[in-house]
Amino acid sequence: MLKLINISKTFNKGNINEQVLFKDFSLDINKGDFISLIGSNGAGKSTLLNIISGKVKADEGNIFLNGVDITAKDEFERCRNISRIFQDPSMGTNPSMTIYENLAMANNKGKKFGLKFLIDKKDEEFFRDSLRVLGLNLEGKLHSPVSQLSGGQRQSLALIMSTIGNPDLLLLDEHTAALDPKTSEIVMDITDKVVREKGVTTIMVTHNIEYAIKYGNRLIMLHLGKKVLDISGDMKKNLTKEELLSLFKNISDKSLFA
Ligand SMILES: Nc1ncnc2c1ncn2[C@@H]1O[C@H](COP(=O)(O)OP(=O)(O)OP(=O)(O)O)[C@@H](O)[C@H]1O
Repeated sequence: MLKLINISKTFNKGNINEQVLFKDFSLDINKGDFISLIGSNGAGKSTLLNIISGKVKADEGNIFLNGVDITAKDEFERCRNISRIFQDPSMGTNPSMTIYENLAMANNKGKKFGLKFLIDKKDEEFFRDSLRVLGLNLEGKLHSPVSQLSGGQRQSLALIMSTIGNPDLLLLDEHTAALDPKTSEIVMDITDKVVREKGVTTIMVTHNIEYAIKYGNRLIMLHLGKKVLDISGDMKKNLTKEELLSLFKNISDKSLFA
């Protein structure tokens, strides 16, 4: 469903800081894949998500989403099909608006008539049902401001917001990294539930090696812009933390992982 073909990206071309990050990088992602993307600092994980979302344009190569060449499309054109959640809980939700208004905004993403804040009973029910899946009782706080929510609750709300329009692809960029360990585990369980329920193809960047092993059907490791590991199925299921750490140690510094 997502194909990256011969992607190349060089930063600071032609000056002393020139850095060739990706050179003829290709990746084929199947519909329904839930991919954990790991790699050391500077491996290119965020840049890869940026190239997919359109935030950063590749110098060469093509990107196909569901058979459509989206290479020339800007970020705002891709955002109807591609949702993204960042590390910082304040980026995915608007604190000055209520949960209802945030969800209404997400539900209207890419639609012609923009924001619709008049309370619609049908939307209210739909939003309550969508929130119920979280098990956080946010459905009972539909008209409370998002500023009253914890970081974990906000990331959970961001998950519902980013999947409410049934995107083709969900990009999670270390979305639990700013949370305390217990909240992070709760948000990861919620992530798994939402991803399964929606069946949305997902790429999750994480520095947490346990999450990378536990969640998803496929694990990809990047190093200096190259794919150095790509496993799925039983190989992924049977992978132990020790094995992955030793693989990682061969190419990088194990201490970079929490
Ligand atoms: N806009 C930019 N301009 C110049 N260099 C950049 C830019 N974005 C990324 N880079 C460089 O590209 C390399 C990969 O960065 P990237 O953020 O994609 O790595 P990462 O794997 O996400 O790292 P981390 O785990 O530290 O977040 C780094 O060396 C970084 O300095």
